[in-house]
Order: sequence, then structure tokens, then C-alpha cells
Amino acid sequence: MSAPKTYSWDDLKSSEAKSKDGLLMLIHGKVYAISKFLDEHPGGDEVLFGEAGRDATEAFEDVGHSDEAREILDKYYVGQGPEGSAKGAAPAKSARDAAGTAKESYYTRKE
Ligand code: HEM
Repeated sequence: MSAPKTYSWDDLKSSEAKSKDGLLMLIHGKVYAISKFLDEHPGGDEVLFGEAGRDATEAFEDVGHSDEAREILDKYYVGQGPEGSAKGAAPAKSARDAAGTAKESYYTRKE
């Protein structure tokens, strides 16, 4: 396979990237084409349209999506986002693990 495509902000902001049939979403610096997932999303298609062509990292993380949700993402990966869009974020899995661990230790801390 050739090197993954790199998407520009212009690509992401295009009307096609916000359309039902060409919907693109940026999460942790990676671009996902999720048109085929719209009808399957347990959280509904509306929230996905709301993040179309945008950096949805925060929205995605705020929900506390499961590892399964993260695995689904892999299926729709189409390329890298614009330079700098990863914001130095750790890969999704470890970011969530880190957040989970931090929360846990906060609540279970003895001292
Ligand atoms: C392509 C990206 C996404 C994938 C693959 C995905 C996948 C999933 C999956 C598998 C679930 C079931 C619960 C779980 O396993 O965590 C879920 C639930 C949910 N998702 Fe997403 N999601 C995506 C993007 C988003 C975004 C951007 C938002 C918000 C703006 C969102 C909001 C929600 C909400 C609110 C639920 C809970 C639904 C409920 O239990 O009633 N998701 N998602």
C-alpha cells in the first residue's frame, strides 16, 4: 500500500467532507471517512454530522468511548490530518487508559 494520504484543512472543510456520502472526521490527528458508520453509531448520526470536517478529538474523548469504539475507528482510517492536528496527543488507547488511571487513583487514593 502506498503512504497514507495527508488531508489539509481545506479538504476537511470542503462541503463534501461534511456531506452524508463523504463525511470526514479528524480524531487524534487521523482522518476517518465514516459515511458508512453513520447509521450504525450508537450515539446517532446527528452528533457525527455535528463534528463533520472538524477535529472531533475532544468530543470523542468526552464521551469516554470504549476500546471497541476505538477499534471501529481503524476500519475507517483514510489518512493523516493536517500538520499539527495531532496536538501532541498520545495514541487514543493510551490517552484513555491514562485518563482512566488518573481518575481511578484520584478516587481511590488513601492519603
Ligand atoms: C467515528 C467516530 C466514532 C465512533 C467509531 C464511535 C463509536 C461509538 C460506539 C461503538 C458507541 C457505543 C459505546 C462505546 O462502545 O463506547 C458510541 C456511543 C456514543 N457515541 Fe460515539 N463514536 C464516534 C464518534 C462520536 C462523536 C464525535 C460523538 C460526539 C460528538 C459521539 C457520541 C457518542 C455518544 C453520546 C454515545 C452514547 C450513546 C448512548 O449510549 O446512548 N461519538 N460511539
